[in-house]
Amino acid sequence: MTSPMILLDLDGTLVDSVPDLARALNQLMAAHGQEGFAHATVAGFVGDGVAALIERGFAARGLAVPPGAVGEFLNDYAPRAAELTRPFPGVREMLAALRADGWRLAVCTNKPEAPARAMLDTLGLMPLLDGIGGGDSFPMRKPDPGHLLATLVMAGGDAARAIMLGDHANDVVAAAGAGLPAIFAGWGYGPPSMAGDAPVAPEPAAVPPLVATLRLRAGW
Ligand SMILES: O=C(O)COP(=O)(O)O
Ligand SMILES: [Mg+2]
Repeated sequence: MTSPMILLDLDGTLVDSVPDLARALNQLMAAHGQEGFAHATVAGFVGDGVAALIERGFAARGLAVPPGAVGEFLNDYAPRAAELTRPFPGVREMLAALRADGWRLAVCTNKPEAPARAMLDTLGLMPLLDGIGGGDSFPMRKPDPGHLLATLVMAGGDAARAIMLGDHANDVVAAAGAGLPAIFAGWGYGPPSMAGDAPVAPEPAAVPPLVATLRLRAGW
């Protein structure tokens, strides 16, 4: 039987990536003669991938996205995605504890796979992970449950023995659609109202006991 697996959202769950996202978004806005945004505002734009981030930035200035802006952003952001980005306090310890408890771990993020992979590599988290399903790795992405299911298949997991941890309604909705229990990362960017019925972990240290409880409850 396959080991149980936890699918982990990236931005706002494993890493505080807003500083690098804000730097790159503000650089793009400036290049188009527009004022930038505070970090808290950018945090509210995160969760649906790069194209949505940029669309929300320009929409906030009453503008449509200029042609080529997504490529412009990625050329700047991708090589610099881990300059200011760090794991949230306690995340490294959480991942190590989950592995010690026998869980396999895979990232399921709406961030494109290349910058996600480069960032996790730079931050030294890759050795703790069994796979990465990026926002462009499959034809669908969160909140489509297919993104979670495809990531599970790719990483050697099993949808009958898996849990999703994320900080956005997209994570909770995708988990429900895939039939997986979800945990809401209360330390992330999403407001608590996004948790829906999912239990909220107030800090990473709360996750290992919570997944153990969910697993017992699910009977596997
Ligand atoms: O890139 C985004 O907007 C969101 O990424 P996430 O799915 O890791 O939160
Ligand atoms: Mg997130």
